[in-house]
Amino acid sequence: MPTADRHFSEDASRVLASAQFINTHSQDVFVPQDGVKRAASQILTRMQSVGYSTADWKKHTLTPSVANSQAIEWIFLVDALNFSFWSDQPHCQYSVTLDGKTYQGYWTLCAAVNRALAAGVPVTDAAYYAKASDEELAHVFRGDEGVESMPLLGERIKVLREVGRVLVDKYQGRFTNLLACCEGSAQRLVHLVVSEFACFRDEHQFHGHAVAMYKRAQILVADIWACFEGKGLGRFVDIDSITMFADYRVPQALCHFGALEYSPRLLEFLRESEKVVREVGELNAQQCPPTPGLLPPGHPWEIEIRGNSIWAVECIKRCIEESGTPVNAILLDFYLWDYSKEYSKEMQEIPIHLTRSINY
Ligand SMILES: Nc1nc2c(c(CN[C@H]3C=C[C@H](O)[C@@H]3O)cn2[C@@H]2O[C@H](COP(=O)(O)O)[C@@H](O)[C@H]2O)c(=O)[nH]1
Repeated sequence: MPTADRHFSEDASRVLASAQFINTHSQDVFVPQDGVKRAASQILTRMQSVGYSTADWKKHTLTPSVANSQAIEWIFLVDALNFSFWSDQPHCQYSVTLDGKTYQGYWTLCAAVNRALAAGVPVTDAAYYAKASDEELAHVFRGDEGVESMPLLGERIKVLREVGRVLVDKYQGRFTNLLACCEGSAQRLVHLVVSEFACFRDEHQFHGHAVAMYKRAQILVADIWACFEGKGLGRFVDIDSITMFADYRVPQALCHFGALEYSPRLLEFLRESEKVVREVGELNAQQCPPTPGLLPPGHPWEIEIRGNSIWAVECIKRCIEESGTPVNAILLDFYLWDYSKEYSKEMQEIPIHLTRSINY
């Protein structure tokens, strides 16, 4: 294998190796193998009954319905900003209403982008978002009357400046041109994205080791693959090397299915934090174990939850493959994320970790 490919394939195992390292060194988050087996059979049965596939990606109201180069620019913009939608003010949580439907969470981002495009704002054009004023961008992402502003709006504007500048200076203002450099390799694309854009570098220290999650770089590849249903610009020979995207929503579904478990003290902390942070607003907790409140980015518990989520999906994937059914971590992830949104009432039993981060 040419050196460059070996280098990229090392990156492929880099996220998985990180997840395995985190799993073996975790004290408060576990991936119980009996839970993995139960989850694998339940998820497989459900996925087969609904016929879950890449075609589902374009069925969402707000995702591009046509796979073309404009869709690529849309996906890049959205996945550059695809982070931190949870609210510490649930009574006036950030929302965006479009065509009579009100969205919260991740879908607010898509709704705001589509609203701008419908108003003739070239928001998916790097030349626009590299240079637009802060006020113009704040207007693009404005919420409904009386709601809080979009979480981390200032950081989002900084991200747009950074990625827009690189695309304009080096790729004629189009992510499609950067995509063309990866020669159909998902790992080359992940590697290129994290080397070109600092804001995608989802890397951390855990027990003295460097670990990588690359959540937004990987979901960027996955969204392109799913939008094009694995063909044309979305064809990647090594797409199955992409892992689950370590966010704050899929861990809820993994706990619900029994493939992820928290220690009593972590569960207590998460439950208390949801109460405290939503009653008294953001608290900055630096102690370990932290007093209930925000879980600081890079805290061991944050890394354990995210790393074990990646590892749990990998174990579920291997379990399903043993039954002879081909599946990859992307489809499992998309399915679990959609499931957590569809059954959000049941999910409320399981607390999420409240970390403010541009990584997820
Ligand atoms: N692991 C994983 N994390 C995902 C997604 C998506 C959106 N993808 C959907 C769109 C088309 C595809 O069909 C996918 O179904 C957003 N997120 C993350 O969730 C969090 C937002 O949650 P809430 O506040 O409840 O909306 C936040 O960290 C965001 O980064 C995913 O797919 N997987």
